[in-house]
Amino acid sequence: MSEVSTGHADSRPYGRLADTPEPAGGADYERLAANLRHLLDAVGGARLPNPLVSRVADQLAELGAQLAPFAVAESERVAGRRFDLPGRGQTMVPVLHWDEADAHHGRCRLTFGRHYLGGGGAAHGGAVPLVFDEALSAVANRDRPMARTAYLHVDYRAIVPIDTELWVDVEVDRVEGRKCYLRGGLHHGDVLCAQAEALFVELRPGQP
Ligand SMILES: CCCCC/C=C\C/C=C\C/C=C\C/C=C\CCCC(=O)SCCNC(=O)CCNC(=O)[C@H](O)C(C)(C)COP(=O)(O)OP(=O)(O)OC[C@H]1O[C@@H](n2cnc3c(N)ncnc32)[C@H](O)[C@@H]1OP(=O)(O)O
Repeated sequence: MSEVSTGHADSRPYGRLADTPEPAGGADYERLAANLRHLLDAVGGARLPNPLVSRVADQLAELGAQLAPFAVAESERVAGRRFDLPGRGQTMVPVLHWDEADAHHGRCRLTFGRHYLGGGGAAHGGAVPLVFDEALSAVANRDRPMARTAYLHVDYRAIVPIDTELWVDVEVDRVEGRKCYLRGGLHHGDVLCAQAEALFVELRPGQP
């Protein structure tokens, strides 16, 4: 069976949230997420022969049925809450490999696989704010009470190539009470592909 390497040397962007002695799902959860991402890229980039489509459709249905009995409440789920892993154990946002992260700024690398292809070799326009929301929220929430995105403005400056390593920089512009204003840039080498401005608002106690 082919599967992808998860080798990495990330600094830990989520600070003390990553300190979980025995994380749910165990050490293999990272492989589970990586292999699922690999599958999505393989499907997104392929033209499969019809008999293989039928076989894979059956296999995926079988796998889904095998996992369905393990559904839990949101507070118990594992995907997205593995702060000890790159990508948090979720598969919606590309994995952000953080090289620098604190409560004021961050810098990370990512690659949009073929799952994210929009057209013309470029990532889907909706995938870009997805990455900004993830990257900016990691900095906005670092060492601060939990905050939600109130707005996220994105300017597209150049196409965002898939299958190419990109980098994101994030910085906190200012904090005013519950409000944290941030800026971000998505870069391909020296080219600024997109830039973002966002406001994250700290949740009040008891706010869902
Ligand atoms: C819960 C998600 C966070 C999870 C974090 C977990 C761990 C953290 C660690 C790492 C994070 C890493 C990954 C997390 C992954 C993803 C998270 C992505 C974050 C999101 O993807 S999250 C979903 C999208 N997000 C929403 O679903 C928000 C819907 N919405 C609301 O929930 C409310 O709307 C809220 C709470 C935003 C504010 O509501 P509220 O009632 O608490 O406060 P209020 O309205 O009074 O605003 C207070 C002050 O902000 C100003 N203000 C508000 N909105 C503004 C706007 N749009 N423009 C300009 N100013 C604005 C007001 O003008 C006032 O300003 P002032 O105080 O000066 O008068």
